[in-house]
Amino acid sequence: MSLTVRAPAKINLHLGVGALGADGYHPLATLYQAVGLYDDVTVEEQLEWSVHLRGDGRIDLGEVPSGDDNIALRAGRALAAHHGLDRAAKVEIRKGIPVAGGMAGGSADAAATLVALDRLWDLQTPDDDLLRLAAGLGSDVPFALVGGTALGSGHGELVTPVADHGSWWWVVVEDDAGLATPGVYRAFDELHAGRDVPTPEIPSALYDALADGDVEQLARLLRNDLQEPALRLRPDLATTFDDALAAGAHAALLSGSGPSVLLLCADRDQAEGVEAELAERGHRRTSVVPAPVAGAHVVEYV
Ligand SMILES: C[C@](O)(CO)[C@H](O)COP(=O)(O)OP(=O)(O)OC[C@H]1O[C@@H](n2ccc(N)nc2=O)[C@H](O)[C@@H]1O
Ligand SMILES: Nc1ncnc2c1ncn2[C@@H]1O[C@H](COP(=O)(O)OP(=O)(O)OP(=O)(O)O)[C@@H](O)[C@H]1O
Repeated sequence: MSLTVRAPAKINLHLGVGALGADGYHPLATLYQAVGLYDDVTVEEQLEWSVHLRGDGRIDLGEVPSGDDNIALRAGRALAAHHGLDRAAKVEIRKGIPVAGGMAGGSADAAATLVALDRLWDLQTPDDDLLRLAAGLGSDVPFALVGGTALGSGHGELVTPVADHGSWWWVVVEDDAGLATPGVYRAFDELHAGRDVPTPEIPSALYDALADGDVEQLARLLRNDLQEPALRLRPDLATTFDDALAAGAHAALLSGSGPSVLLLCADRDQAEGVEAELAERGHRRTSVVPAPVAGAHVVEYV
């Protein structure tokens, strides 16, 4: 018997970052939104743990570990240990989310594996336990379980759903190279050395823009405190921002720790037009995606 769970990529509509804490993490105030790029994780009971990666030709799988370091395997083992089970599974990951792109692809795989094994083994793990296991795997993993649009606090792992009545369309511009998240947070620290870093907060107007589905207002309010440090590491990304605005997008925003860039559009037609314009300017690794979409959910049980 095998079971497949689909989990979405995330973006951060607002990523407010506070000063580095003694625990090595930065306090965050972030608004997550799940977007329509997905990884599918299929699990099947086996005697030994193993992970198998599949791409669609579009995604570069080069950086993804195929052994015990893979976050999906760590998730599977954590769930088994939580229930005191001596069971194992083969975990197959079909990647649609860019690797090290700032869209939490690994986190999606971890969330999908938790849900898939919970259902395959009929463990009926309470949601609070799944969320706690998810938080132990990575700051972005709990949101991949929940999906939709949500406030993230703590170091991003405390997730509260937020009213979002918009039907949003984004163009995702992928990059050929990845950016490692810890390096971008370090660049943030260097940029703010010797300065006071205010406690991060979500502006109340952003909740209104989401509740009203107001694209122009949302475009004005998008903000990512990791954008400047990421651009210090990758100054060439400025061209993507210039091209995005020239192509007619409402706004351009770095996705999480980058290097993917997100272009907010009024509707699907505009997003496809912007994508075509970008192709003319040499940006060929792009996708048009809707948001918000569901968190990790079962798509097949055979
Ligand atoms: C950039 C974001 O994607 C925005 O949602 C996240 O903050 C990163 O989440 P993630 O990749 O799940 O991060 P984790 O695996 O928890 O942490 C990786 C590393 O990122 C840094 N990190 C992460 C989260 C946070 N609030 N402060 C940090 O400084 C730490 O150096 C940590 O060792
Ligand atoms: N299942 C996995 N998929 C992708 N990367 C993985 C996985 N397991 C471990 N990794 C490691 O984690 C690194 C970051 O992966 P990921 O694709 O989640 O980056 P990201 O989208 O930038 O993350 P985030 O936005 O959460 O910071 C990869 O470079 C890889 O070494």
